[in-house]
Amino acid sequence: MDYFRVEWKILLAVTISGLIYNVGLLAGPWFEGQLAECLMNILTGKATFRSMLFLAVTYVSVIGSVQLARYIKRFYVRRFANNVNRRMKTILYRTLVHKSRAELGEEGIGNVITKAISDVDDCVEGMRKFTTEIFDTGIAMCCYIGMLLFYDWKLALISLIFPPISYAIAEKMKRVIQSTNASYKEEMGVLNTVTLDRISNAVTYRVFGCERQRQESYEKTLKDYERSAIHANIWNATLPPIYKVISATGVIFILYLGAKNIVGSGFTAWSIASFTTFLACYTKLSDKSSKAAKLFNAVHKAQISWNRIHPYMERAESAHQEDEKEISASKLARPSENHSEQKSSELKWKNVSFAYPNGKSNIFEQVCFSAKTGQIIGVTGPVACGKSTLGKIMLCEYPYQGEITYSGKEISKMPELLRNQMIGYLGHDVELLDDSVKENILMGDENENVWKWLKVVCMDQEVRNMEKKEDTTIGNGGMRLSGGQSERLSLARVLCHWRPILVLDDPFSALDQTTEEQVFRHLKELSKNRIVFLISHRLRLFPEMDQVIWLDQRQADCSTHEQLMKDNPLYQKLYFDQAQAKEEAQGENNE
Ligand SMILES: Nc1ncnc2c1ncn2[C@@H]1O[C@H](COP(=O)(O)OP(=O)(O)OP(=O)(O)O)[C@@H](O)[C@H]1O
Repeated sequence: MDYFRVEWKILLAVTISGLIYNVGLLAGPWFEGQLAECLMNILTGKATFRSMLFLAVTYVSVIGSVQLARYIKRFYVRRFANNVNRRMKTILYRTLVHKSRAELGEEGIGNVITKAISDVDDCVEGMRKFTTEIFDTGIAMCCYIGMLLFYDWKLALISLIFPPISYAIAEKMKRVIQSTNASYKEEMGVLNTVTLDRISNAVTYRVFGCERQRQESYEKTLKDYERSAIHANIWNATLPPIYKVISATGVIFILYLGAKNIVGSGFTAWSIASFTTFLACYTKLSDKSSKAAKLFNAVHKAQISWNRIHPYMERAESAHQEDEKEISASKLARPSENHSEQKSSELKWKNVSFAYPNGKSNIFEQVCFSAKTGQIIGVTGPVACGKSTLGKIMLCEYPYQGEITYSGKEISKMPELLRNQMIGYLGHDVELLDDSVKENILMGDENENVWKWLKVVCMDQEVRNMEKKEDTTIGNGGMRLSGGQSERLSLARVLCHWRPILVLDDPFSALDQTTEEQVFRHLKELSKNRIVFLISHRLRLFPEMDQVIWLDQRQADCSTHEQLMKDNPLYQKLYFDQAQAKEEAQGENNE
């Protein structure tokens, strides 16, 4: 109803043109009756060809004007549908892009795409059909019924029994239509997910010889999708003709009882013109009746789609309003323009425990530590101990137990927009856009100098050597870059957009030792006004960290490198093993 209300001006134009068109439609059967009568009169010598010509020209011009009203009505209905479609998609996309990656992953990306495109389209199509048919079917039918009653009310009542029967059947079939359409949508979502998976992992499947297996599994998904599409289409397409036949049954009575009216033994006395007008009116009415049943189907389909997208539409509105309210009320300012003036703040973890929603046990238990502006904190530990999870927790994608506060404020309670302005994140899987090097770093911020940030990540020379320098496009997901270049480009982006807290998950994993050291030097200089978490397996740079968090067996040992070397035998062993391995590698190189 809100969407209808917003578009009231367009709907007013639809109403005026719709009324003109549908009331004008009555001219059709009336003229047809007059033409039949005139023909009869010409054959019996009571009228001339001229009167027929006059009648025919008037008929064509009246119908022409009525069709013009129809054109205007359709134009505005289409405009209404386009506006609603755009509005719905804007709201839906706003919600979807604000969903955490975790939520999107759980939902299934294919399902998300289906919702974003197909459900909105179906929903709007239902609204469009409803708006069209409320006039073309509703008003037109009322006019036709009025005309039938006017000509012979008894015959009208007998023949009008049939259209309601077709509606009743359409209503009964509602459930079947709804369930077949719902399963069609589900299968479409699955197919989208599988297609995306095949495209994004094509090389892996090829290299590991899984293509045939994937093909078979894809074929199976495709078959399920086709089956559900056929099912839905059969129900959608086969029922309207049945409704049409039922509605048209009244014609039999009209032919029999109408003929009696003409010969004078029926309910009333009719001329040929009355008979033709009545019959034409009824056939048009029964045709409209079948459209009414079709309209029910479209509205049911729209209801299913609306049910699927509805939670996202509400959430978007309320989340957006909440965010706006909280941000204006919040004392926490946006990142300061002059970052060097940023006041020292403290990030505190107090008894934080965390388990993934689908996980059996906690990844951490009762973790406590604090970090101050200007510190770099190294995070390390054995494989799969939860290093990345520790970083991701601060993005608040999943709920945690305990407290994580920044400047005394609980981060999970902050509005999402504010949190986004506070925490910069570089994940394991870098996200690069199919755009230029420059746009990937600046992300539209024209106040920044791209070369400054390329220098910070030691990539300026490589970009200067590229064909179009900073305007070189890097391909989908950075496919035209090396692993190390992708990593540094993403790091340049994170550093360019200042945030008081940075979480960098293994940012140097693809860099050689010299580049790693140089980039780390620059990072240290830039960290004076931020808190940086550097998650890594490699401990070579850890002696230079202000703090080190060692994660193991759900516990976190938070200390300094020197202290851990004294107190933590596992950390000590890992550090020495890596140092020894490095010496051996250098020895081999020298030989
Ligand atoms: N989305 C998830 N849902 C459920 N469990 C998860 C999820 N992500 C990670 N895990 C589990 O959490 C544990 C910690 O994973 P995490 O990626 O944080 O470890 P890590 O120390 O960064 O690993 P690595 O050393 O391989 O980089 C693992 O056992 C992993 O299986």
